[in-house]
Amino acid sequence: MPIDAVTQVPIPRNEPVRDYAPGSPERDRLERRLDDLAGEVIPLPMTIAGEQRFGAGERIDVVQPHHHTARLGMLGNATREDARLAVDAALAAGPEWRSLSFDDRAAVFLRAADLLAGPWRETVTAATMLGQSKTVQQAEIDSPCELADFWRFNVHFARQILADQPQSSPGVWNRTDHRPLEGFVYAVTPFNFTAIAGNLPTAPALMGNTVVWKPAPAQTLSAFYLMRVLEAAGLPPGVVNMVTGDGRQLSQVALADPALAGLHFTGSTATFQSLWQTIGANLGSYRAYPRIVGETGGKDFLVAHRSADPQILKTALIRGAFEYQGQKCSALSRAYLPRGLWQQIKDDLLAEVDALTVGDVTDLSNFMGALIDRPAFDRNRAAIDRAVRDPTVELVAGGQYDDAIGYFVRPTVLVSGDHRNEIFSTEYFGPILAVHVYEDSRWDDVLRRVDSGSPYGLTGSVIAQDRYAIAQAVERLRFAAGNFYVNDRPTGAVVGQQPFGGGRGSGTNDKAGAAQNLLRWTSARSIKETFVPPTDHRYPHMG
Ligand SMILES: NC(=O)c1ccc[n+]([C@@H]2O[C@H](COP(=O)([O-])OP(=O)(O)OC[C@H]3O[C@@H](n4cnc5c(N)ncnc54)[C@H](O)[C@@H]3O)[C@@H](O)[C@H]2O)c1
Ligand SMILES: N[C@@H](CCC=O)C(=O)O
Repeated sequence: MPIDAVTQVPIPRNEPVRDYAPGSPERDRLERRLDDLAGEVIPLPMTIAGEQRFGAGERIDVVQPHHHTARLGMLGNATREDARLAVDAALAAGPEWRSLSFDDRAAVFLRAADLLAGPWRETVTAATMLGQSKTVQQAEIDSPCELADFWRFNVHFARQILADQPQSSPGVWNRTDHRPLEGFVYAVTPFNFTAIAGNLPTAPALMGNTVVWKPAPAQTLSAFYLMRVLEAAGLPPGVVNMVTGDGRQLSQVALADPALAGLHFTGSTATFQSLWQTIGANLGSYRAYPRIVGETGGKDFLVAHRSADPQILKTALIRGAFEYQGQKCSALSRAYLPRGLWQQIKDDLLAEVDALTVGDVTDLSNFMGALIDRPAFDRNRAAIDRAVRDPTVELVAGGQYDDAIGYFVRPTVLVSGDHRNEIFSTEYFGPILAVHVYEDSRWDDVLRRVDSGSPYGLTGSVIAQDRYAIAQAVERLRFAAGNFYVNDRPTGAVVGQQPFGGGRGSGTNDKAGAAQNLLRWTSARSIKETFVPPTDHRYPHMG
């Protein structure tokens, strides 16, 4: 095949989710890998220019959050010198990487997807379970499935972007050169999704950029293995440079560098705003305006109409609020329920919440694991304590916490008639569901309360059978959520099906795993070629 053929990329399909039922071969393989990883404490070096080196700053332990004395690995907090090496490595790798054909770049990520879904599957899943305290179901939908989906669908969308070319009038050929950005992209990723950690550095890389990537300390075990998967897939040295630690010194270097071309961030709203402010303060010093993409916090809602099916509602409440301990940005944390339905489901719902099993995720019968670390535990404990002291709030389920072995917080349900209470607007990022009960006839008012109830705009859902009610919610809550669900929980977006991201305080809504996101990592050049150029400057009207 000639080297410059316009190829078709493989048609992407979502990676099938395995169920790990008792006795299944995949469960057996996974349990063996869990034993291996839990039985070792490994160094977690950075990867800069293809070389593994330990961060020169203080040592940070990576532990199992559900058993916090069980160490999994140790990383070194990156210093300014480490940061300089990483930025320089990304800049040095730029020319060769961006001159590689799209197909060559795409092949690396398609191969990485197959390696992740194949021989590396148990390793990355086990690392995600142990290091981030995910149950097997939650780890499976994250790594490998969502990340393999990101890698495969990104290639498909990128090919569509490259194929998007302008019209040409007679005698002219117009072309669009979808260039990468000039400089390096800085990717900063959260603890809660291995897939997001893998996608944020690689989406810009697919478009021809080189990257400095900083994973969250608590996610570093699975991040370490992702770097190995990318290397095994043939990612050249320096294209993605992984730097470990809290990111403070790294940001001092990366955000001050004139070659900063973009920030690809997912994490809390506060961190994003502080990074953006630093970029703003340095604005005059950059070679080009850095692209800023950030997906951040949420206070995600569910609103039920009096026509809602009680079983659908109960399931959406429990799964939406408590899967992965409420530590998804999409997690349901405020619900607005009509009084009639609330009275109908309350006893069953609370009994089911009380029965949810919380514990070590290597016991596959548990529904929930632990919160990620002590700050997360303290934040949720303090929120529960405040709610218990607040006479306008009633604690109706959970409320217990215990950090003796792991950072455990029981799934908790709070009810308040005061829809302005902080429990409806503050992101706790834990298993706390705030419920506001409204009079069945006040549907109109409740939609207004949902819309204005929090500064965020990430995910939300309506549960109703009445089509007029569904249509009203879809219309009236148009700006309240970037991902909106009808008769489902507000979590669990699938790449290629529900492009993910939110507005308002929740981010720039550039939709991870979609063409919108990939476009941010390109800077188009328009090329016009005239075949028979004019040779006389005078126009006909001049006579
Ligand atoms: N909208 C989304 O798509 C989405 C997805 C996942 C998580 N989140 C949000 O992320 C938050 C939870 O994740 P988290 O606790 O990891 O968030 P966080 O803001 O504490 O940390 C995110 C990342 O930023 C790093 N960081 C912090 N300060 C930094 C600095 N000065 N320089 C460089 N890096 C720095 C952290 O080490 C981590 O890697 C929640 O608010 C959640 O809603 C949003
Ligand atoms: N994409 C995931 C959320 C990622 C945020 O943490 C979901 O839709 O549940």
